[in-house]
Amino acid sequence: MTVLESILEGVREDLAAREAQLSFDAVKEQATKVSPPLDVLSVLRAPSVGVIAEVKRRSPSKGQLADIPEPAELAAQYEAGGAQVISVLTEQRRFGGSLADLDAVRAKVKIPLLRKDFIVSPYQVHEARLHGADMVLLIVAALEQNALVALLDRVESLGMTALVEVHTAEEADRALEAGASVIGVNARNLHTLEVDKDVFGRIAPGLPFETIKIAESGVSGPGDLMAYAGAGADAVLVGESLVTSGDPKAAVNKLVTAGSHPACPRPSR
Ligand SMILES: O=P(O)(O)OC[C@@H](O)[C@@H](O)c1c[nH]c2ccccc12
Repeated sequence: MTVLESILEGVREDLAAREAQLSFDAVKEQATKVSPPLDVLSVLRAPSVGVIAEVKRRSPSKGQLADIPEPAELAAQYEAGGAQVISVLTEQRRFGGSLADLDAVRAKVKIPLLRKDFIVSPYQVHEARLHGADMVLLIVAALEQNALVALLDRVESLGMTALVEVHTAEEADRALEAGASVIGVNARNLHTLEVDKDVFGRIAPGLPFETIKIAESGVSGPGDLMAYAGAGADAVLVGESLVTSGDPKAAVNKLVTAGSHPACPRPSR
């Protein structure tokens, strides 16, 4: 079993437990009552290279990264540092996140939120909306094509944006085929957990001009952001280097400053 498969197994078990507590119909109904999703696409289309800053306690590859007793405080630092979007990992077993983290962050910040999880069911999409997410991660490697298409349509039907994650050119084709308008290229292979920062530069040039391109993982500072920008990134998604920085506001701000510097290459949309 690959790492991804074993994560998905746990995700399905936890999902079944939540479904036993609150029915699909109830989640759907309650989600219609929260304030409407924010327009993530226009935020990501801004002329500078954006930063999606992640609330991440631990990971299967690195173990414990940071305790983060107050995820809302961390998110407020990210927002103050100029992040365009905040990513909240809600997967519990491997990443130490929760929907309570998403609630706390939503109550604190005004910028768009990404629910970062292993989404395998429409239930989780409505649940994301109920807990204030504007954007949802869909991982191509975790989904059959028909499930990917159905989940993407559902995300969009709720007015949210899907970040469709790929790791290979074949997965990128599947993402485009499914109709993704935002594609994230993850430098980390979710089957082996190995990071290869060159993956973005190999895949991004093959994506359509109008596709919003996000470089995920392995950003340790402005140099990495500039390199990803040079390869066509509209934004970078950063976790570890921010949560371990000791000063998340300053760490985000360094990236944001690099991303808005006139010398920073950016797609000419
Ligand atoms: O901590 P990093 O190397 O900055 O990476 C952040 C983010 O890309 C990573 O957390 C991530 C990318 N795709 C995922 C899918 C599931 C869980 C986590 C992820």
